[in-house]
This record gives sequence, C-alpha cells and structure tokens, in this order.
Amino acid sequence: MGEHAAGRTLAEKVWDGHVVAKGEDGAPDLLYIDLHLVHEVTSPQAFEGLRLAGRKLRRPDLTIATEDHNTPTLAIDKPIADPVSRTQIETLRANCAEFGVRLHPLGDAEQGIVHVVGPQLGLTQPGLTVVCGDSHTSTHGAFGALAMGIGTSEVEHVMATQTLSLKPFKTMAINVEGTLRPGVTSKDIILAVIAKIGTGGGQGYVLEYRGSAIRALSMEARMTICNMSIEAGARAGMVAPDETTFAYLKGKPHAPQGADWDAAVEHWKSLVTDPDAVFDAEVFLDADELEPFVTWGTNPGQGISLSGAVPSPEDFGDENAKAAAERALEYMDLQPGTPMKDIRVDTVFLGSCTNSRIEDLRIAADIIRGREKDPDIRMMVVPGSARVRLEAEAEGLDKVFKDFGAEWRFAGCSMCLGMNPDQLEPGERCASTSNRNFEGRQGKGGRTHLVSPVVAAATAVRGTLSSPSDLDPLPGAAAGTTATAAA
Ligand SMILES: CC(C)[C@H](C(=O)O)[C@@H](O)C(=O)O
Ligand code: SF4
Repeated sequence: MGEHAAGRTLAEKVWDGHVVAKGEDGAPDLLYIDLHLVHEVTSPQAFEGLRLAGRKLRRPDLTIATEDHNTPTLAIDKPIADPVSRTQIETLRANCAEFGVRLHPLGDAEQGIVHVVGPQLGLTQPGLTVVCGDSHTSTHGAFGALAMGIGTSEVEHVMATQTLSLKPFKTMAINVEGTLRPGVTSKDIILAVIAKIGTGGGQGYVLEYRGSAIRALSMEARMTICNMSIEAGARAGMVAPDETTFAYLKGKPHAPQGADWDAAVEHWKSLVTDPDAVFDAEVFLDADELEPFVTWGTNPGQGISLSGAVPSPEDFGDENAKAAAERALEYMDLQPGTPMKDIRVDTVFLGSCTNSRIEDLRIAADIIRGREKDPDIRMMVVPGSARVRLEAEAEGLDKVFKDFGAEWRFAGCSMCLGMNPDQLEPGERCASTSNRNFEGRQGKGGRTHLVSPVVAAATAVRGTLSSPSDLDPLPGAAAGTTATAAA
C-alpha cells in the first residue's frame, strides 16, 4: 500500500461516479446507466422479457431507439422486401410504441446508425455511462463517456432497472504522440494499434487514447478510433474531453444550455486522468512514422502498411497466428509477397459507424473531386445518418460522388454487415471503411480489406488499393494531397 491513494484514471472516475452498489472482493459493481441506445436487432427479446414479467420500462426518457441494421438504402419509401428485416423493424416500432420509447424510424431526419445518431443529437456527453446492445457502442467513448456494448439479457436489465451489473476492469493507456502525415487518418491509428496488440490485446481493459496525436484529432476522428476498441477485444475506449469536445457539443439539440452549459463544462474539465494515476498497461505508437494502414486478412488485427506486401504465414512466430494467417490468405485469395498496392478490388464501400460521418464524406469527396472512377469499380457511399446525408447534400457532396460514378444511398449499416440487400457477391473483393473483415461479413464469400476513407477514395480512382499520394495530381493543383489528418 502506498502512503496515499494514487490518482485515478478517466475511466475510474466515470465508473466511481456511477456505482449504486459496490461488489465485494472482485464481484461486479452495480452501475447507474445514463443513456440506453436501442436498435432493432438486439432489443426484441428484451422487450419481450419485460412484457412477460409485466414490467414497465424504467426510464423511457433515457432510452432512445433508431432503425439501422435492417434498413434498405434504396427506395426507402417502399415496404421492406425481406420478410426477416421487415419483421425486425415492425417489431421495434410496436415495442417502442408500447413502452413509450422515442424512436427515429426510417424516413425520419434523425434516423441512422445508432452510434452516429447519439453523438449528433448531443445525447452522448462526457462522463456519462452509455450502453447499447451493440458491440460498437465503444464509439461514444470519444466524448469521455464510459460506453459499452451489452448483450440482450443486459439490455432487458437496463430497461427494467436503469442499472447494470459490471465486473471490475483494468486500464490501458494507448499513447499516440507526434503528427500524422498528410493522407494518414485516425483509422490508420486504430488499425495500427490493433495490429500491434492483437484482437485479444484489450481483453478486460478499458483503453484510454492519449497523446498529442489524439488531442489534435477532431471529434469524428476520435469516434473512429474508439469505435474499433472492441476489435482489440477491449471493454471500452475513451478519450478525455477537451475544448474540441466542448466545441462539438455546443448547440447540439440535447447539449446543456445557458448556465447549465457552463456548469457542465466545469464538471467535464475534471474528467481527465490524474497525473499520478497508474495504468495497468501502456502502449506507445509514433504518429510521425505511421502510414496508411490496410488489412490483408480476416480479422482486424491482420493489418499492414499499404506500402507493404502480403505477409507469409512463416512471418508469424506463434503457431496460432501462423495457422490463422494461412487460413486468412486462402479465404482472401492472396499470395504472400504480393504488394498490397497491386491488389485489385471490385467494390469500394464508404460507410458504417466507423467512417460515415460528414468529415469522412468530405475527405473522400476532396480526393475524387475532378477525378474519374476506375470503370470496373462499384462504389457505394452510405451516410451514417439521414442528418449526415442532408448535410452532405447541402454541401453538394452527393453531386461529387454521383458525378464520379458512385452510388449515393440512404443511411444505415448497409454493406458493413449485409443484414440488408447491400452485400458482396461470393469472391468479390471490397475496400471498406467499416470495422470488421470477418469471413462472409459483407456477404457470403465476400473479401474485405479495411481501409480509411481516403484510401477508399483513392482506391476507387485507381482500382487497386491506393493512397492519395499514388494519384496523379489534378491539372492546376499543387502536388500532394488535399486530405487532412483530421479524419
Ligand atoms: C447486430 C449487432 C449485435 C452487431 C454488434 O453487436 O456489433 C453488429 O452491429 C455488428 O457490427 O456486428
Ligand atoms: S455500421 Fe456495422 S459495425 Fe456499426 S452498428 Fe452497424 S453493423 Fe455494427
């Protein structure tokens, strides 16, 4: 025991502030939940459980639902053709009506991927506990919230009690110092982190992303990083709130106003890891050295610099990693030693809760503006929410994408996981801005390379995995890229 208690990390502060009942000897604590986000896939049994128990929803005012996974991205005014998707959507609508949950249905201006909607409404705020029956709830940690994906039985527990029983966690600092080069984005940071620590490296930990490179990122770029914390196996990922966070939140529909705003900012400023706090583990990454990062395999940790080559299973010391690489290369139909930039893709997907916010669309549009799409590439652009779509259209980005030959779709999860008509054909290869490259994730037999929005855009121009620096300069433009390090 030390002389005096050590300082606390950000995660510990938020946790401590929500304990309703403390567990003894490593048993779970009961935590109060500030915000419960709901979508159609993981809520039906939870609502059914409440119904069977004759219970009410404890806090409808802290619960909000949206339709995202099963929604079509074309002809959204027509009935949903797929019976399973239609049933899930109709069930959500009926449940929300019965239990008094605010729902943003397809066609509503606030409909969209649950992890895009919460932040854009200003519901996601520093210091809150946020849960959702969805693994990528970690996205909301970008605001300094403790945000966790939960299972359907936990969804029911939160619905019934507004609390959740949670096991203690360990803390890991992910320190990213330096300045990103042009064309390198926050997506590359997180892909590099996962390649470094592995898909199980974060197990049991709440990650805190820190350092000058993280501080320099926009809120949307921070969300991209926190979003993929779960792909490293972590319980959650967080960034301490700062002026960037406050500026993003100010004026959002659910952000505090007037004197409440000032008081909130005062409180939020205390949500930082104390200088004398000790993390259970630390990881360091040099932002100056980072290059655009892409995956070659079938888990998000199987990634490499875009300037590199497909690795050989022999490159992996560990027998499991060797076997996993062998299997991944077979599924991906790739030969060791092939330069990543020689890999031809069929489809480019710009979307998902990782990279479908307005900044993602802007930086991709900046690259393709005035350029021609490779004629054999199919490109789909799917805004994360109806609001993002409207905003993009007000800026004329839809026209940039359409002139380029891309498909401009309505908001939803879309080809991120193909629970809707947007799927890859067997054997089709896709450069995707989403977060999972599992076998069959984007359609049976489909092959996924995870990339940043700028790599997605450059790939759509050249037809092979490419970064903006591989593109010929536009006539009259200065050499280099217009992509900023902001996304
Ligand atoms: C459908 C849902 C439960 C799932 C998740 O939890 O992540 C989905 O969003 C995904 O990305 O695979
Ligand atoms: S966009 Fe993809 S990762 Fe995000 S919630 Fe939807 S299916 Fe899951």
